[in-house]
Amino acid sequence: MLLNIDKVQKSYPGGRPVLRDVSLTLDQGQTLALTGESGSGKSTLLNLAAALDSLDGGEITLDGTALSPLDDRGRATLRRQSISLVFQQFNLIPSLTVAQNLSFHARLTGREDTGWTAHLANRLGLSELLPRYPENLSGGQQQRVAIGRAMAAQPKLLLADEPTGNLDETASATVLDLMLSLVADTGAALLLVTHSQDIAARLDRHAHLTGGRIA
Ligand SMILES: Nc1ncnc2c1ncn2[C@@H]1O[C@H](COP(=O)(O)OP(=O)(O)OP(=O)(O)O)[C@@H](O)[C@H]1O
Repeated sequence: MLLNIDKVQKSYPGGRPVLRDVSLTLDQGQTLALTGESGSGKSTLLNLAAALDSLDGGEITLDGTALSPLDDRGRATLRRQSISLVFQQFNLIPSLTVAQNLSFHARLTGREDTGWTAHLANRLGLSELLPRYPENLSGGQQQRVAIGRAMAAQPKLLLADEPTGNLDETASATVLDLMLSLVADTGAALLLVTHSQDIAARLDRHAHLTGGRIA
């Protein structure tokens, strides 16, 4: 099992519990869609799985490492080693070209492989766009760069928060197809937050978050 989310609890200061008792597992190579109403805690759970925030109760284990005993530095190391993220806002670095954005995360993690990055650029239809800057790309193109940047680091776990939320139907379909095929080819696991039942149906499994629990 790659990711084990076990009886996780999370509240924000002064707020009611967001996650009361959430358990989920994800195997290497599996894809899981996480749905739930707005405010149900999907992004909160994704941030916890990304080791970006600390748990109040329960445990999350990633590739055999329990997250709750880790300090900020330990969490950052684990993130660098195993996790990539894709967000609704593409979060590209505006001062870097497409080529530089693509290799940015892999370079940080020490896993830059120029051949793999070039392969990704080709698969994602970005080869002609490498010298451009993000401001000169469409939303769909920007998200393809963000996916390439995530996959260039060869993550074990890809976490995606509404990755097609800012895209029209055509661009969404392209981005989702590319993301699923890259994940399948690399054997990465994917946890994807979405409001779309159609997208959820494309993934191996589907979990629905409601009332702080998985329904
Ligand atoms: N940093 C924070 N501090 C305080 N409260 C927060 C924080 N982040 C989220 N919340 C609250 O926690 C609850 C869950 O938020 P979260 O963003 O996880 O929901 P979501 O299911 O991802 O929502 P959406 O679908 O609208 O993106 C909400 O009530 C939100 O207001």
